[in-house]
Amino acid sequence: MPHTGTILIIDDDWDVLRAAQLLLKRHFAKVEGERNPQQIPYLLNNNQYDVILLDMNFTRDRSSGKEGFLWLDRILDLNPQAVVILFTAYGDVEMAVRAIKAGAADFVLKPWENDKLLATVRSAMKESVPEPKKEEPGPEDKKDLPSPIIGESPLMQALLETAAKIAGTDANVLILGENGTGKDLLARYIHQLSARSNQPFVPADMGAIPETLFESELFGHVKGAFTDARADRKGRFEEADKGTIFLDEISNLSLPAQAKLLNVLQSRVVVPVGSNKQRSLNVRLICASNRDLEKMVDEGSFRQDLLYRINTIEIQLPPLRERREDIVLLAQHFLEQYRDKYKREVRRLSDSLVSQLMRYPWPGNVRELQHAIERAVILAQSDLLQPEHVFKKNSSFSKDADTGFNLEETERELIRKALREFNGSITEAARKLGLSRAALYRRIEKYGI
Ligand SMILES: Nc1ncnc2c1ncn2[C@@H]1O[C@H](COP(=O)(O)OP(=O)(O)OP(=O)(O)O)[C@@H](O)[C@H]1O
Repeated sequence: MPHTGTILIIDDDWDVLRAAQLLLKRHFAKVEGERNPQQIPYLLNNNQYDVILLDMNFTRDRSSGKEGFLWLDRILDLNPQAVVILFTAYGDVEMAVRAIKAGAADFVLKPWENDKLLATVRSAMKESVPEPKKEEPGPEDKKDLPSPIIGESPLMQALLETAAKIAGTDANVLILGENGTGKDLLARYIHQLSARSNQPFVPADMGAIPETLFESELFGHVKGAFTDARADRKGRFEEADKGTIFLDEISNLSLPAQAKLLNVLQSRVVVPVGSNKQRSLNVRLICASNRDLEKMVDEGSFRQDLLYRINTIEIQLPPLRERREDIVLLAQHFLEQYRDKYKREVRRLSDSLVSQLMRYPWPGNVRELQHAIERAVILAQSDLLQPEHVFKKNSSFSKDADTGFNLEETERELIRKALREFNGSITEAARKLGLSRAALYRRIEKYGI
């Protein structure tokens, strides 16, 4: 009989997460693991889980279970029907009972017995929605959902924390960063974490809208307003009513368009082209730019008052070359994504590929890496991804090119970090780094770690 049931496990202990995933994957259709509880709102907004397994004690707060309670509350706020099983340390039964009163379905003591964990999940699963609904969305319907934001570098972790903090406020957000750094993804993430997440997220690329259509695209028009206006049409601001509007490449707006936008943001009303009726606005504004807007203000090509209006919160997305710790993680993430999409056997990045990925400066940032791995997965014949799959033979990047980065130092640091993170476990550290155990041992010896 095919397995059914979708499970999410949230535990910041890598070993616990892996062990639970391994066990449950053998019995249920889909088992996802997440170490960072901050991702809970995002995950819940984008997925349906029959059962959620939640750790009570995250690192920051080892023993009181306070953080666990907070996250339990948060989950039940987001989905009052959620079926949550708590993981709690042996001896914490009282706390677990308290958690059940607070809305958890059940609890499991750590370390668990496999049979007990399975039985608890199975019985909770029955309480969850047992009838499969015919009209349930298939995988096709979900394909446009934004992907999770990958990044464990301190820079990205700090940034995601800020994003989570400000998501709930209605403050205007300006996201700055080079092309392909993930500005669009971050804007969607903030929307997903906000109270507006069930309302529309409406992107509008200011670089793609011709000057003549700017007003009608953003603020709408009424029938007959101009030759082609055969019917009333809502603008993007109105489409985003109660939700979020995302103005991408805001630096592309001409000065007259900037003045019109500022006027709308100040008055919080739009007047469709050809109409004299004002429509009031309830939108959260997120803007993005790959250019230095302060500099444009100095040069006179961007209005200072508009900048002040849109940058209540400013988030700078660092280029990939400044968060090298994320490169291999991202590469592995894309490898898995495209391996599933193209049904390939490829599973691992070769040692030499990891070295080259780390050395390359990635001027096109995450998008360039994503496309490179997609192409490589299509090309790969075995389970190992090699440099020649990723880097074109005649590309200007060659093995010996001086990229200005000290590869050995970077590699040594990464290995140290991974070993620290997994308390010296070679198997886990090697997996995280995309290396075989033997390759990791060789490097440990080489660097005298
Ligand atoms: N941290 C990340 N984790 C996973 N995927 C990412 C991450 N950052 C970016 N991506 C992916 O990389 C691609 C480019 O990201 P995105 O479109 O958000 O960048 P952008 O900064 O808006 O680019 P542009 O300035 O060119 O519009 C997308 O497919 C996105 O899903």
